[in-house]
Amino acid sequence: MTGGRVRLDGREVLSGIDLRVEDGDVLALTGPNGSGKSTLVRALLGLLPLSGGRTEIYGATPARFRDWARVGYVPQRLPMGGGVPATVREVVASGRTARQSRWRLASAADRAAVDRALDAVGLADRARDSAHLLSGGQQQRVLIARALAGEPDVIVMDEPNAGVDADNQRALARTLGTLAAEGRTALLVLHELGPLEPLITRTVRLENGRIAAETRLREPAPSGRRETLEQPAGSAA
Ligand SMILES: Nc1ncnc2c1ncn2[C@@H]1O[C@H](COP(=O)(O)OP(=O)(O)OP(=O)(O)O)[C@@H](O)[C@H]1O
Repeated sequence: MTGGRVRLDGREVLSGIDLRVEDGDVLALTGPNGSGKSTLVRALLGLLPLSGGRTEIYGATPARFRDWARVGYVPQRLPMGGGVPATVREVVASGRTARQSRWRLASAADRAAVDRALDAVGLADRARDSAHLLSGGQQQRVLIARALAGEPDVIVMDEPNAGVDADNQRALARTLGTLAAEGRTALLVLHELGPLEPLITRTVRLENGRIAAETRLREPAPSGRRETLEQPAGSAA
């Protein structure tokens, strides 16, 4: 994002935002309540329009970006619930749809990715339960698993540890550690770094809708995987 600016209800909520998330970064967006963290994440993903400046995802504006399978987003609050009750497994499996060709049945690779995602958040034993009957913290883990199931290159999480107990915070840290070691990228809104601290490569602190501080804590993990990410679409055999 370059010179990013967002107005909501006539009020400037973000202004002058210059932020580049590098491949392999595990970037923590911090700052007080109301400083604009969720707004920034949503604007970076094109879920909110900019009133000024410019933002791109892998080189395309959000409106032109097509490769959404590369991006996993875990929102702060649940859009889940209502409608037809779905099992935990069904919700997590819906995270594969951007990777599946239309009308194709789930493959063994799809099922394995869903199993890995359920394991990663410690919900393998709840796979057949109705998602809407789980606690808020468990539903948050279902949404994290849904994003992981798509095996995205970048995962974006808005306060993934809110309402999640210490054991599950450590489990998330292990999962993110694996993703980071593979050279994947993470953008996390965090109130405190907690058990994720050893993984964080950069912190960016927002105050009153502006970047107040940026700190590089460590370099991203070296990875051969990142080179494959740069291949133009369709170049793979
Ligand atoms: N739809 C909206 N219309 C008007 N103002 C909004 C809207 N959504 C958010 N805001 C305001 O924008 C500011 C930034 O909100 P945002 O939710 O991005 O902050 P945050 O840093 O994520 O806060 P928190 O840590 O509490 O989630 C707040 O002052 C908020 O009241």
